[in-house]
Amino acid sequence: MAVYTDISEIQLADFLTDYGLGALLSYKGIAEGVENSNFLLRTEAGTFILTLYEKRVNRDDLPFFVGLMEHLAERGISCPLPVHTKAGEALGELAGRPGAIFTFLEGMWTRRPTADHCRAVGRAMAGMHAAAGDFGLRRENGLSLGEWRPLFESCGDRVDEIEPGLAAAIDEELAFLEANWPADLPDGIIHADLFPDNVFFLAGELSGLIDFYFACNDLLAYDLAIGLCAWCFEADGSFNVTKGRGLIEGYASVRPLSAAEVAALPILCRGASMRFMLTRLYDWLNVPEGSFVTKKDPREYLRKLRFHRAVASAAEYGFDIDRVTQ
Ligand SMILES: Nc1ncnc2c1ncn2[C@@H]1O[C@H](COP(=O)(O)OP(=O)(O)OP(=O)(O)O)[C@@H](O)[C@H]1O
Ligand SMILES: N[C@@H](CCO)C(=O)O
Repeated sequence: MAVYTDISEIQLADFLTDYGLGALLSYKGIAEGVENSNFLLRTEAGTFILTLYEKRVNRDDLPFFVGLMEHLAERGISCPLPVHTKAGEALGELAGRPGAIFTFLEGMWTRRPTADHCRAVGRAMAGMHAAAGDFGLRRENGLSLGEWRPLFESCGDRVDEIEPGLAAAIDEELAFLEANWPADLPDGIIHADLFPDNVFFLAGELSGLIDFYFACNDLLAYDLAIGLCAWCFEADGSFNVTKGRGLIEGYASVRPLSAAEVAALPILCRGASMRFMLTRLYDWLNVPEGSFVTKKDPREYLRKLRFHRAVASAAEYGFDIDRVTQ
């Protein structure tokens, strides 16, 4: 459930007078998502999303996120477009929280990704990377290699409650990642959380990308690694090479990879698995029982990490290297 901040009809109607969206017809909280409060609004001008930014989103980052969505939408990437107030502002304040109104994207996320979905996501991810290439702002990745060990340490001495020996295994894997993380790969703005619940499909076609609140400057191929982790495993934990091929070849059909990026995919996937395992682990140990937030299982990413550790070469992800490199 993601409505942390309650708003009254009077507050909302008052907020809307700053916009040229006509009168408020109805609104309701949206249960999905965990980070921010989202509301579906109907006004005389149509349907919109109101997002109120909660504590984990740094106010100083909001111009980056909102500006990026605007930049991408202007370049033909289907993503929510911030609606400006009559005074030209994309960011406002409601109920003591920073907030913004966005255009509504039609479509739904898919609970059962197929190889075709993966190919479409690969193409859209590469299109996003290309379109963001000339965006003027930068944002460092707050969850990159250097942040993983402090995050692990902040989990304290309860890590082995998840699985005996887990703390030692994480410590050893972090040492490997710290010693071997690639430095000289192409970088740019990445989505950094392009999971199935952040990609909408309509009538079988990809209709848009949402939730840019982890977007940052980092290695472009790291986004692809996050995608391989999030889209290409089956419920039983096995990696689906047909989906892997779809995602990577879809990506490379828009932005071919360098040989160095291909070679780095296994370690980038290990890093991506570590990042999502650690944030889930932290939440698992720290979010109180009975809170509205649905905790995600860190062990899913422990299993994915183990898979990637056993990968000897990127070819095991199922694609033809000659088809994806320039
Ligand atoms: N522009 C939009 N158009 C249509 N629906 C949207 C839009 N933005 C958000 N939503 C809806 O709100 C839900 C939550 O949005 P979002 O994923 O951005 O929230 P979040 O709290 O930041 O989530 P997360 O937990 O993934 O970080 C989405 O699953 C979707 O149903
Ligand atoms: N996509 C993340 C959560 C929200 O960013 C996860 O599945 O752990």
